[in-house]
Amino acid sequence: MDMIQVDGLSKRYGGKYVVDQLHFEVPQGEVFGLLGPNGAGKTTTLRMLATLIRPTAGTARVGGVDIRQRPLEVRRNLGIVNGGMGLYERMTGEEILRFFARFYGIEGPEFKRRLAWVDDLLEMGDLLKKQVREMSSGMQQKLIIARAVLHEPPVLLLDEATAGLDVFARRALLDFVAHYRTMGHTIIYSTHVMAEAEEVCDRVGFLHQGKLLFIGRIEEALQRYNTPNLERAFIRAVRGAA
Ligand SMILES: Nc1ncnc2c1ncn2[C@@H]1O[C@H](COP(=O)(O)OP(=O)(O)OP(=O)(O)O)[C@@H](O)[C@H]1O
Repeated sequence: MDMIQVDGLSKRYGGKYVVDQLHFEVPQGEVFGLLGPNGAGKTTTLRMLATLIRPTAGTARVGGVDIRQRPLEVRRNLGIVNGGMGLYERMTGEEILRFFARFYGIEGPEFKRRLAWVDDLLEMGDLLKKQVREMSSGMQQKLIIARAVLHEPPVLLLDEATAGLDVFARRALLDFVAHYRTMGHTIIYSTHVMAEAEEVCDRVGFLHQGKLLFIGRIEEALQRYNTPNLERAFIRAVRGAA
């Protein structure tokens, strides 16, 4: 079953389409990489899927639910990690998670159960007791991810989620992605770091100036562009399209 179906999704700012007629599907249990350089339109695409901004044209379904028609239902079924999500400096990790859990109606013993689950999943350790202002950026990112998955959404959208992380935090995140997938969940993993995509993604889409130039399995990309390296494949796809 396709957990995500994207159908002509487009966004225009000013006179320019920054996301232009995207069509793709992501089956349940897949990690789909949305790959492209800065400004390619990755964030805009993920924010439309998360119903944070409205498409100019086209639509998408998440878990069979249309993002335009039933945005609240879509939001319950997904988690998103993307830049600029403020954390309250003086709250502890646990307080922040409790605060957000309430949005999903998760309270009392259910909250405790979920907290133990994310603690185990992400190895939160003492960051649950620390205030945000005492946390490293890697710890803060872990907390942001914990917040996004606390309600165990069947769809997780990760937007440049390893940006700014040190080697340990990055490794923990990539391992988490693989683990979350084995739980049967679906992930869109946006990045400009092709080596990360090679490691965690089942299929990838090459996004350039708002358009998808290629969609397929990593081996297919390497074969089509005749290179053993995904980064070169991306560059060849862009040159071929120019
Ligand atoms: N609110 C906005 N108003 C006008 N233009 C915007 C707005 N948001 C994004 N854009 C433009 O849309 C294009 C795509 O931006 P987007 O953030 O989606 O790219 P991206 O692939 O996520 O890159 P990055 O990794 O740099 O965020 C860029 O040219 C950006 O300047």
